[in-house]
Amino acid sequence: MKNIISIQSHVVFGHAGNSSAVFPLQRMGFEVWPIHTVQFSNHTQYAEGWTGQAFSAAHISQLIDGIAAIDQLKNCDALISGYQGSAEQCRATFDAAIRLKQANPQALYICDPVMGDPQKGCIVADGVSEALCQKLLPLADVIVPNQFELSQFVEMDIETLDDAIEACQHALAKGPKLVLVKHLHCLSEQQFSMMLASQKGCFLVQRPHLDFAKAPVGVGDLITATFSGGLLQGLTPVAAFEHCHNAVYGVLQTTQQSQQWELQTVAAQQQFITPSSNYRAQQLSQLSSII
Ligand SMILES: Nc1ncnc2c1ncn2[C@@H]1O[C@H](COP(=O)(O)OP(=O)(O)O)[C@@H](O)[C@H]1O
Ligand SMILES: Cc1ncc(COP(=O)(O)O)c(C=O)c1O
Ligand SMILES: [Mg+2]
Repeated sequence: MKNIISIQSHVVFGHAGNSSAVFPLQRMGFEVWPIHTVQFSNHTQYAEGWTGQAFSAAHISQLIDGIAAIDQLKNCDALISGYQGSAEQCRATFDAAIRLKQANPQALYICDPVMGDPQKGCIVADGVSEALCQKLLPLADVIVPNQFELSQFVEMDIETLDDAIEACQHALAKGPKLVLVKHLHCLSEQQFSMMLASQKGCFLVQRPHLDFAKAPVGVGDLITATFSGGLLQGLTPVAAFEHCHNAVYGVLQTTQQSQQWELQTVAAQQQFITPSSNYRAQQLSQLSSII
């Protein structure tokens, strides 16, 4: 059995942050040790608002201390970090990743660098983007940015596929061994595109763009969780990329069919084991036929 620490937000109702990531990872056969950065009633895109609180950075460090004190840190195989409530929390997450690697040098650190995206209206606290770019992303083995987050990390605009490839190469030169770009919106309006880059090359996978009355939330967190799960199951990076893509597409299809805003993670749980669709990744040299 493999064990994963997941440092993200928690919502009481619905699915975002750990509430989007923990169950799919458990369904894929992992023990998950969630550490919550915030505990909110619901995700922050509700027009009515939300209640709850953000936890202090010390809260993260104390929980890692407790895990170390019962001598379990050495049994942890990966740390996933998502939405961070403050720059101080980023520093505590950085320390947690360092301590994990000291306790288990084989452990993977996977970073979903949730940043404020002006187009999405997503807001993060002052200093979080800087801490992600300077501390967390360079330390990570695997990063899962969207197009905006990748362009912030490598400090270049991304407007074409060539730009995206160049940006991934810059990102790989900064430390991570794998870059999954979870949405390349510069490519096509009809298709939803994700890219995977490693030293072995770049791969693209596309799914139809589904129409929603309101864009679902927590999808990025689900992408990071299912990709991490595939890697930890021992799939090759490309196979984990395809599995993640197909599983997430299945969850989105169920969500659309049931006319819900919140992701139907539980109803669609079979997708994490045997996804209904089988979209395949294309290596870059073969791309000209599909874009
Ligand atoms: N097939 C699809 N059709 C429509 N929207 C999709 C599809 N796949 C993913 N999405 C949407 O794409 C977005 C993913 O956003 P992205 O910027 O990649 O990550 P994040 O959610 O972490 O910001 C989500 O809003 C999700 O609802
Ligand atoms: C509490 C919380 N966590 C996480 C997220 C991230 O969700 P997504 O995966 O859509 O970026 C959001 C988005 O609003 C949120 O409100
Ligand atoms: Mg996100």
